[in-house]
Amino acid sequence: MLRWLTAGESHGPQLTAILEGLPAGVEVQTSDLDAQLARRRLGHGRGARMAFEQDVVTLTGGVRHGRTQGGPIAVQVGNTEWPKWTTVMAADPVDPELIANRARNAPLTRPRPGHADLAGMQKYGFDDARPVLERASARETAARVALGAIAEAFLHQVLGVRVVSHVVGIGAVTAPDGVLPGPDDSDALDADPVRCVDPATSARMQAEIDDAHDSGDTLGGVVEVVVHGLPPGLGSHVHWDRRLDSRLAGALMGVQSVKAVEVGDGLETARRRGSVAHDEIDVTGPGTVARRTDRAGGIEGGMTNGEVLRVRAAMKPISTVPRALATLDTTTGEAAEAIHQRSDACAVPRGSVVMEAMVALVLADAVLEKFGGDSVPETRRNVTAYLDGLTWR
Ligand SMILES: Cc1cc2nc3c(=O)[nH]c(=O)nc-3n(C[C@H](O)[C@H](O)[C@H](O)COP(=O)(O)O)c2cc1C
Ligand SMILES: C=C(O[C@@H]1CC(C(=O)O)=C[C@@H](OP(=O)(O)O)[C@H]1O)C(=O)O
Repeated sequence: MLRWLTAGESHGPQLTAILEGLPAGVEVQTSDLDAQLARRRLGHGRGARMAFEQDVVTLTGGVRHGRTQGGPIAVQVGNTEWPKWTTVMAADPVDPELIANRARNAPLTRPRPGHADLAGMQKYGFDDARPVLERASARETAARVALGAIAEAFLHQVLGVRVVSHVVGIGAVTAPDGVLPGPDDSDALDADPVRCVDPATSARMQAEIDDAHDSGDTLGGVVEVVVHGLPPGLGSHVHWDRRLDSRLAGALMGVQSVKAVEVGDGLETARRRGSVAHDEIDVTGPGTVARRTDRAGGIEGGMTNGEVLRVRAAMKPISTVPRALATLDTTTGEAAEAIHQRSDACAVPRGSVVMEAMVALVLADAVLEKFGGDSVPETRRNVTAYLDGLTWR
């Protein structure tokens, strides 16, 4: 079983992430994590912080000379913003005089509708939204992307799997249906400002973001993660929490701002008749079969079926809306405008890279559950034995 945890605040010194359960021998180095984190900073609509902050990655456990050792892998992602926050976010008590003189430390008492602020203040008994937003912030997704890079390396090295993501909707602008990125399209998608496969739609998406930004507004959208090279049989039909679709949905819903997840054609499938909703099977030769379509998105009965895996996640618009939303001031109980300093206008292209990481982590867990192995060669041998014995390939 693969386990992972993250810790750290948005304006703290660093994020810390641990990945436990990966076999020895996965080739991975700091530059692989740097590359994935750099992708998470891209995208039209990103906020000011994305442009000036750097992610400082250090592998502090579990990897030696470019290979995992079988023990827990520990990663630090340093926040270069930290020097400005050493007092506000100090772990140890600070001189009250020092805090009183710092505007940055003023309690945040005008909670943003749509963010975690008010519910978090109520739940934890805070009179300041700071401790809530520091941990709710999607800054934490940097840690997940760092771990996802390791999971993706494992998947590629044992199975040749490729995880690709693209943006299929921003606000009301949607990409044409059925245009899927191939296994080697990741670099081309990274080069597009909104990670859209279709250039004309990309231009419309960018214009939509500019329009929202100019009118003091924000946008959400839909991303799709596409995985090439998975064998049939990951996950299981036997219990709800072993179903791969359930595990993927949970992981994607666990990303800040995600409000819906679809597997394959998802909601559209529910509107179709059965005769045109499923993926018919053709016998293509002795012992070989092929699907006519991939409406199921590569999962049937909670298991991969050997087709391309497709999952979508819908992100709501950013809740730190410049044209500030109505709220209350929790110190006075009076009506007020929600806090707004800076934020992303649209984080969907960045979110797309985060969804890839979550999918890679869930799939790496499912691969280990199916094939086990304490070293990459052992996992590979188990994969080969399974594939060799597979009927109806
Ligand atoms: C990559 C990414 C970037 C985000 N950037 C911002 C941001 O700049 N400002 C903001 O208010 N929310 C941002 N969010 C969304 C908030 O983190 C999220 O809405 C908040 O934690 C409340 O969680 P919920 O939306 O899941 O209810 C971002 C989310 C993601 C995935
Ligand atoms: C820092 C990141 O994203 C942040 C996510 C976020 C939020 O509320 O989720 C709010 C913004 O932070 P700030 O309020 O400090 O500008 C984003 O920049 C990051 O992704 O690395």
